[in-house]
Formats: sequence, C-alpha cells, structure tokens
Amino acid sequence: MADLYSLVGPLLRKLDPEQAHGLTIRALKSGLVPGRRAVSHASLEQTLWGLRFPNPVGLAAGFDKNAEVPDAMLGQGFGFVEIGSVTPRPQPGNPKPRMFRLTEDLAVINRMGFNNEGLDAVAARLQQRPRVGIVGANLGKNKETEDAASDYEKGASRLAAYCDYMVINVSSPNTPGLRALQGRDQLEGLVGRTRTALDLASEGAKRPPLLLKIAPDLNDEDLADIAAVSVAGSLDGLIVSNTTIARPDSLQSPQAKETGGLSGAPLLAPSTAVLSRMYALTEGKLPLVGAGGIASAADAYAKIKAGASLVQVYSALVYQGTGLVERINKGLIALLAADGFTSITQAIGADHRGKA
Ligand SMILES: Cc1cc2nc3c(=O)[nH]c(=O)nc-3n(C[C@H](O)[C@H](O)[C@H](O)COP(=O)(O)O)c2cc1C
Repeated sequence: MADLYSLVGPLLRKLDPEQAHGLTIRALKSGLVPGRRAVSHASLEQTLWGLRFPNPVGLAAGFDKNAEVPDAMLGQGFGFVEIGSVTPRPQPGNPKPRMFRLTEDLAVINRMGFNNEGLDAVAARLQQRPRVGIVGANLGKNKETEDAASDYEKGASRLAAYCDYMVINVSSPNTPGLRALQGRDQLEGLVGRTRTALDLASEGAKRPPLLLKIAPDLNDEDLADIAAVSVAGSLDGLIVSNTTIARPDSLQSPQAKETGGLSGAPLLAPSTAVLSRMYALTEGKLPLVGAGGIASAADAYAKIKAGASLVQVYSALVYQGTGLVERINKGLIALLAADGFTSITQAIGADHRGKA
C-alpha cells in the first residue's frame, strides 16, 4: 500500500509550517490518520527506570505541546512520546511566523517561545487518557516568571500522577534567560526543588524519573557541571539535545538567517558529539536520550553507540512523516544483528569501548 504520507506530505509542505502542523494535529485528533503497527523485536526492548520500552524511538517535545495526541502518536509506532513543553499558565508564545522549514538543509528553525495551553489543560487531558504506553511530560517556565524553579515545582506537582517520566527543559533558546539555568549553582537549586516537589506529589505512589534536557551549545565546563549534578543523584537521566543557536556555514536555505533554534540534519553531528562527551563524563551511570538530527536508522544507531539508551525525533518527521519510525526500528534490528548484538543494551556506548 502506498504510504499515505507520500501523498499528503508534499501538500503539507506547501503550507506554512505551523499551519501544516496544526492540520496534522487535527487529523491525528480526529482519528483520520491510520495507525501503524509498531515494529516488535526482542533486540529493541529495554527496561529503564522500571519502564518497559517496546522500542527506543520516541517523539521529541514540541510536537504535542498540549498533550492532544499522545495516544495517536504512540499508535504511529513510537516507543514513547514526550508532551510539552508546558508552562504553569497558558501563554501565546512569540509572534508568527515563528517556525521555518530549511528544505535545502533538511532542517527547521523555530522560535515558538513555549506557546501552550498551560498545566490545567494538559493535566486534564493526561488524566483522561488510558495509561497504556509511555508518555513523558516536558516542563518549561512562563516568560515572565522570575523564580524559575517555582514554575518547575508547579509542573512537577501538577503532572506527577499523569506521566511516566518528567523532563526539566532549560535548553530552549526562545525564552530569555532560560539557558542560564544550566549553570551549576542555578541548576543545583532548580533540580533540587523540582525533585522535592516531585517526591511530595508522588508520596505513596511511583515517582516518575526526572530528566534534564540540555542544549547542544554548552562548553566543556558546563557539561562537566551538569554531569556532576546528574551523578550526584538528583537526576535520573539526560536528554541531549535541544535545538542549537549555531548556524553552520553549510546551511543553504534562505531561511537560515531566521532567529531561533536550529534542528534537523545540521544538528546531528554536534548533538551527537555532546551526547558522547556526556556519556564519558557520567561514565555511563545514567540513561541518556539522544535527540538532534536523526533521520535514519544509521543516525539513531550512531547516537546509541555514542551513549544513548533511547532516541527522539522531530524535524525529520516534517520531511518523512511517521513512516520514519518503522524505518528506524527495522534498520536498527539489522544494524544490531550485523554487529553481533542481541540487544540494544549491548550497543549503548559501544564507541567508548572500542570496536565490539
Ligand atoms: C517546532 C519545534 C518546537 C519545539 N518545541 C520544543 C519544546 O517545547 N520543548 C523542548 O524541550 N524541545 C522542543 N523542540 C526541540 C525538539 O524536542 C528536539 O530536541 C530538537 O528539535 C532536535 O531534534 P530533531 O533534530 O529531531 O528535531 C522543538 C523543536 C521544534 C522543531
């Protein structure tokens, strides 16, 4: 059967990217998009933080900011889905246009600025869904909030009962001052307070693991600080990475000069380098989630060998649709087998151990 996306994709790409995204969410919500059978294979399965991941390919934050379609996206074959970023209060985000396709570069630039419906709306949706499949909640802060940690505390308290893992996002380039929270002193306070809020909210119940999502633009000192905070025990994992504020010389598209975070193909190499460095700094002690520029099984496998236990995609969906998920998973089965691995677990960080 012809892939539906081979017909619809070219039409969607004629539209303004944010409009195309809105239509896609509406179609997914209405049940118009046929599901895709998830690739199932023993070598792809993993249990992390007590959660069983059927495959390592997740949907990155920012696609389903308001938790409108987590189950529809799980139904597209993802092993897990991350909703958000969600801020305590609803906020409109930056003026449009604020999302740009860099078609020649297979990339995207966005400066959305955490447009979202806020914690109440998101909590209500998550509360109603069946608890089947792994859904993480990615937390942000409102633009005007001065005590940033208080916003993450609110997010943790409000969503603890309705998600399988939680992410502190301090790496979006589109909220003024946000990325400064990645510095050691700020981070310790922020992570400590969020963790306490999460512990209190989960009393008597299972506490969702707490992850931190970092930028790809950090220097080695920043990375060493983050690694130290992580292994000190306050964090259960790291997501590497968010979009970059860098503009590689290789970019061809006229939109490359737009302000915002760059994602997609040009982010693959730099984000994988930061991931690899983080794996070395944390000595493989906590699970890392690799995001940035994944558009094939080979890209995903490169992240896994660099140290990722799981991967996430967003930008490549704009160019390939959700058929990408099946292609990555099927390709991973073959790549693992070709290297003699019977489980993805054996491949994680393989680059750091020399050739397997
Ligand atoms: C339009 C758009 C919106 C995004 N919004 C968020 C967000 O709200 N929170 C977040 O943590 N990351 C957000 N991201 C970053 C992605 O989750 C991901 O980290 C990044 O795009 C790199 O992956 P990719 O190259 O596969 O897109 C967004 C990305 C895009 C393209």
